[in-house]
Amino acid sequence: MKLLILDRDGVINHDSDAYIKSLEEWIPIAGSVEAIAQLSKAGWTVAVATNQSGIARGYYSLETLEAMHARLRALVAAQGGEVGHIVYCPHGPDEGCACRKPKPGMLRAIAEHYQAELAGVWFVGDSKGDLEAALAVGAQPVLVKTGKGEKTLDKGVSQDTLIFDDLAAVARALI
Ligand SMILES: O=P(O)(O)OC[C@@H](O)[C@H]1O[C@@H](OP(=O)(O)O)[C@@H](O)[C@@H](O)[C@@H]1O
Ligand SMILES: [Mg+2]
Ligand SMILES: [Zn+2]
Repeated sequence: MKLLILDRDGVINHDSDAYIKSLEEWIPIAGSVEAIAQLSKAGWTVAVATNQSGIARGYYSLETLEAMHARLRALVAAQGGEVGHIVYCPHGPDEGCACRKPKPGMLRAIAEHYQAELAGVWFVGDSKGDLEAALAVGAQPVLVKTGKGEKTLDKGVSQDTLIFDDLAAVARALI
């Protein structure tokens, strides 16, 4: 199967150092909804793996998080596409969970969901932890320059990282 995994904040929607704490703060990056719709219509399964420590920190509720994801699904559906499995880590950095990136637990959960292999699967992120999670399971690290991507790039990334301006550019490369 043609599986593509996306990070959420900084890739699909704008990120904030103050976290994305409400549906109103969840604002798609220009071209990202269209990119997901085009990819899914071209036969790609587009899954999402996102750290959401704001839950553990008490910044927003699971209901609010689910409302953001319902909004994403509705926007993509309105363009004739669909969003696949969304996995999130609600834990804080000190909880030692297996799912928080840079650990690859969410990527493995997505692979399990689809009974798919992760080797070479593109995982598109904006943070170092996204790229490390990909490398940990033999997936292809892909960095976009949106969100924290420019800062991540400035700090240096592994030589096999693919780099794109944004998710729309990733979609153009795959379709
Ligand atoms: O990029 P993804 O994984 O979709 O989501 C990242 C968010 O959960 C938040 O992750 C936080 O990191 P800490 O969880 O506090 O280390 C900060 O980077 C926030 O700016 C960011 O909004
Ligand atoms: Mg991110
Ligand atoms: Zn977790």
